[in-house]
Amino acid sequence: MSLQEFSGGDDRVHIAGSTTNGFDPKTGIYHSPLNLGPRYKIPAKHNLDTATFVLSQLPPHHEAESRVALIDSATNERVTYEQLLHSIHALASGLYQALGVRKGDVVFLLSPNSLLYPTICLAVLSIGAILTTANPINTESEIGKQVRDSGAKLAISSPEELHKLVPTGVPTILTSRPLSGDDSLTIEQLIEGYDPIPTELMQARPTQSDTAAILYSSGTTGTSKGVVLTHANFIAIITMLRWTVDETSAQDDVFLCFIPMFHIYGLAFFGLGLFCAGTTTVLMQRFEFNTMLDAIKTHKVSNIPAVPPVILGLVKYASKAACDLSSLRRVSSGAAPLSKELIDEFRERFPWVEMRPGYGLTESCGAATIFISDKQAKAHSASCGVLLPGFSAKIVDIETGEALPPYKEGELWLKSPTIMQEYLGNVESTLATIDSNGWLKTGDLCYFDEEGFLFIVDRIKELIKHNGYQVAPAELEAILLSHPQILDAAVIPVEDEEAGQIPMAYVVRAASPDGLTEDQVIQFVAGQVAPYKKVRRVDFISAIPRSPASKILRKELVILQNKQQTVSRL
Ligand SMILES: CC(C)(COP(=O)(O)OP(=O)(O)OC[C@H]1O[C@@H](n2cnc3c(N)ncnc32)[C@H](O)[C@@H]1OP(=O)(O)O)[C@@H](O)C(=O)NCCC(=O)NCCSC(=O)/C=C/c1ccc(O)cc1
Repeated sequence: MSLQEFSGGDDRVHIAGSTTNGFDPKTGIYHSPLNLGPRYKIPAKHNLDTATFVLSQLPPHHEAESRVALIDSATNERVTYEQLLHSIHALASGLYQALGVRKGDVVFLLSPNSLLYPTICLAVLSIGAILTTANPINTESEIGKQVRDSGAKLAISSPEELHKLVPTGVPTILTSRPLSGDDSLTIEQLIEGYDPIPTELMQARPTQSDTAAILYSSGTTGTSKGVVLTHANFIAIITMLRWTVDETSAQDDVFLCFIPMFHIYGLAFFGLGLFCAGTTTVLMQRFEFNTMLDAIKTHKVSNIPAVPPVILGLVKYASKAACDLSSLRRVSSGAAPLSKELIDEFRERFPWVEMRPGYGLTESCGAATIFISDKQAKAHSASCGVLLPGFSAKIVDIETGEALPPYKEGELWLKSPTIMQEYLGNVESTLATIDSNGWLKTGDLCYFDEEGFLFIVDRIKELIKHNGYQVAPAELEAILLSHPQILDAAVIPVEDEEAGQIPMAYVVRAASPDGLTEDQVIQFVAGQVAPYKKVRRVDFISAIPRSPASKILRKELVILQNKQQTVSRL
C-alpha cells in the first residue's frame, strides 16, 4: 500500500490526545482517535529513504557537538550526535566504495546491541542496501537458513559469532577487532578509513517503496518468515515515534536500551527512530538484572521500553534490593502479554513511575497502539492503549468473518502505512496474512471498548512467546520428528511465571517404549535451536490428537496439560 493511497478519504475531525472510540458502525472499522497534527505529517515525497529522513532530523550542528546520543553502560563510552552522523556517513562511504555494496544488496547483521549497531543500520539503509538482522544466540543452522533465504551478499558480525557465518561462504566483516588479533576487515576500520561522501553522489538512491529491511518473524503459521518492510513503513513508524515523544513530553528523558535491536521493537526505537527526537540512550550490550539496576541509578535513567519478564523482575526483586529507582519516570511494555495483576502490582510498588503497556508486531513495523496519558493508562488497566494515528482496525468474527462492534471478541485486523509488504518469497503465507484490501490479520483475539481502547484476550496463531521472543511449534515439531525414536510429536505453550510461556513437547515414542527419556528429548532439540526455543518439558503420549485433515489439535493438548497440572497440584 503506498502512502498516497493511504492518505485519501478520511475527513473525520480528530482531536490530539482525545479518545472518542472512532468506530464506524457502517463499515465496522475502528479509526485511531488520535492524529499527528500539522507538525508531523508522514512525508509523501517518493525519493526519500529511512536514513536520510532520520538524519535530517538530528539536533542542529551547534547542539550535536555536545549532545550525547548513546552511552555504553559497561564502559561509559559516549557517542555524540555529531560523531554518530560522521560515523554513519563514513561507514556508508566505506561500504559503497570499498566493498561495492549497492542498492538492493542484502546485508546480514549478526551482533548483540552495541554502540555501533545504529550506525551500521543507518549506513546500510542510506545506500539503499537491505538490512536483515538475527539474534546472535541463533545456531549455525538457523543462521545459515536465514542467510540463504534472504539472499545476503555481505555479513557484518561480532567477532564471537563469526564462526556461525563461515560455513555460509558469505563475505563477512567484523564489528570490531577480536582479542585474538584476527586481521579481518572491521567496521571500525571502514569508519576511520573513509571520508563521508554525500549520499546524493551515490547512484541509484532508494525510494520510499524500496525494501529497507527483512526481519524474521514466525508470523501466524509455521517456521520463520522474512517480513519485508519498506522505507515507507519505517518513515511512517518513525514519524509516529517522533510524535509520541512530543505528546508524552519525553524529549529530555534518558532511555535505557536492553531490548534487542535485531527485533523491530528495539530497532524502531533505538536503532533508528529515537535519534530524531535528540534523546540520550544508555545501552546495555547484554541484559543482566543487577547491571540494569546499576545503570538506572548511575545514569539517572527515566524511560525504559521493556518486556514483561523484566517488569516481573522489577516487581519481585527491585523493591527488595537496595537500589535507587527514583529517576524512573516511565516504563512501557511490549512483545508479550502483561497481566492486569502485574501492572497493578507495579503501580503499587513504584507509584512515581508511569506504566504504559503497548502492542505491536514485526508485521506492523513495531507499535500499533499507545497510551498518551497516564490517566488513561490507569483507567484502562488491562488494555494496551488506543490505535496510533493513521491506524485503522477491524475485529473480525472468526466463524462468520463479520466486523464486530465494541466489546465483541474477534481477530484483530490492522491497516496503516506501516504494514509490511509481504513475507519474502512466500506468496501463500502473504495471502493468508494480508487480504486483498490491505488488512493485516494479526492472529490475536481482541476487543475494543466503547472508548477505542484495545484489549488482547488470547492468541489465535499458535506461536509460543518465551521472554518476548517468538517460538513456532511447527519448527520444533519438525526437529522432534527427525529423531529416529520419535514417531509423532506436538509442541504447546505452558504458562510460566518468569518467561511468560515455555515450549512443552508431547512425544509418541517409536517401538521400544522405555528407550527415550525426557532429558534425551530436551538435549536433542537444544543442540539444534537457539536457547530461547528450547523444549523445556516433555510428556510421552500414545497418540497425538489430529483433525481428519491431519492437523495437530494443539488446543486438546493444552486442555490435557491444564488437567494434568491441576491434578499434580492437588
Ligand atoms: C531481556 C530479556 C527479557 C531477558 O534477557 P536474558 O535473561 O538474557 O534472556 P535471553 O532471552 O536473552 O536468553 C535466553 C537464553 O539464551 C542464553 N544466552 C543469552 N546470551 C547468550 C549467548 N551470548 N550465548 C549463548 N547463550 C546465550 C541465556 O543463558 C538463556 O538460556 P536459558 O537459561 O537456557 O534460557 C530478553 O529475553 C529480551 O530482550 N526479550 C525481548 C525480546 C523482544 O524484544 N522481542 C520483541 C519482538 S518484536 C515485538 O513483539 C514488537 C512489539 C512492540 C510492542 C509495543 C511497541 O510499542 C513496539 C513494539
